[in-house]
Amino acid sequence: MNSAIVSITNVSKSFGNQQILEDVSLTVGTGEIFGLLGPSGSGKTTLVKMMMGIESINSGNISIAGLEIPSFEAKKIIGYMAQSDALYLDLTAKENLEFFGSLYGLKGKKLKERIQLVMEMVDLQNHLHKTLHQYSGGMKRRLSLAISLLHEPKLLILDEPTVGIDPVLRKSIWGQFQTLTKQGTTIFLTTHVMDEAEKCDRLGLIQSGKLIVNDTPEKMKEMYRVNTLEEIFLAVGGAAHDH
Ligand SMILES: Nc1ncnc2c1ncn2[C@@H]1O[C@H](COP(=O)(O)OP(=O)(O)OP(=O)(O)O)[C@@H](O)[C@H]1O
Repeated sequence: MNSAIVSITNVSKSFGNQQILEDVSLTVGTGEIFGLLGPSGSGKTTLVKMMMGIESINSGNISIAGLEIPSFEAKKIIGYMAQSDALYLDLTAKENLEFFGSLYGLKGKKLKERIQLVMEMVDLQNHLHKTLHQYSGGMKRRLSLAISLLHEPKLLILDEPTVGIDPVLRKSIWGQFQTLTKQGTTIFLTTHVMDEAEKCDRLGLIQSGKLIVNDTPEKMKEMYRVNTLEEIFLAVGGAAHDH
């Protein structure tokens, strides 16, 4: 593995008396695509929110690019796409991009170029001037992804990134992910989509609050003596659904 950009060490989290995550440790190397799997409600989003500094950590620690979370500096190098879109529906796509770009200090020619590029990546370049009321669910999802890429983040954290995106476009977005990682971007994502999980360099599987496996898709299948990741997922008690 290349040098670790994400280090999660002995992290635990409870809400009230409900323990969600227990002693989770993992590292993600620079340029890797790491996929976090686990049944619905197993704590994937909670872990992602802790990485973003949005949710507090009860014990243990998380560092990103050597910065201990929560860290304002770390946020500058992270592109984050939450599970639900945080977009301004009354504005056009361009206005949304300009707003979020300005939060990252992008302006002028650079901002214009980045907007063009990220909208091409998600195949929305011809829908820049529409207000988001005219966008479908999948288009909003793609715009959220474009926004997360605007400031050329070193680490992309994506919570179920391709929900609502059709298979053709999903394939093209995965092509873009692979290009980004070749350029040194690291991707940490959560997914319930098994063909997506197959494409990750490494997978972590959470069950009952614990990270029970952390390995390549191939090694995971060998370990469980199965042919598909779906079989593993079903064995640990989650339904592999595609929303
Ligand atoms: N702010 C909160 N207060 C109390 N409980 C919470 C809070 N946020 C999450 N939970 C609980 O923590 C558990 C883990 O939720 P989380 O959203 O992390 O799961 P998940 O693995 O991402 O699920 P899914 O695959 O359905 O998105 C759930 O039982 C959820 O109800």
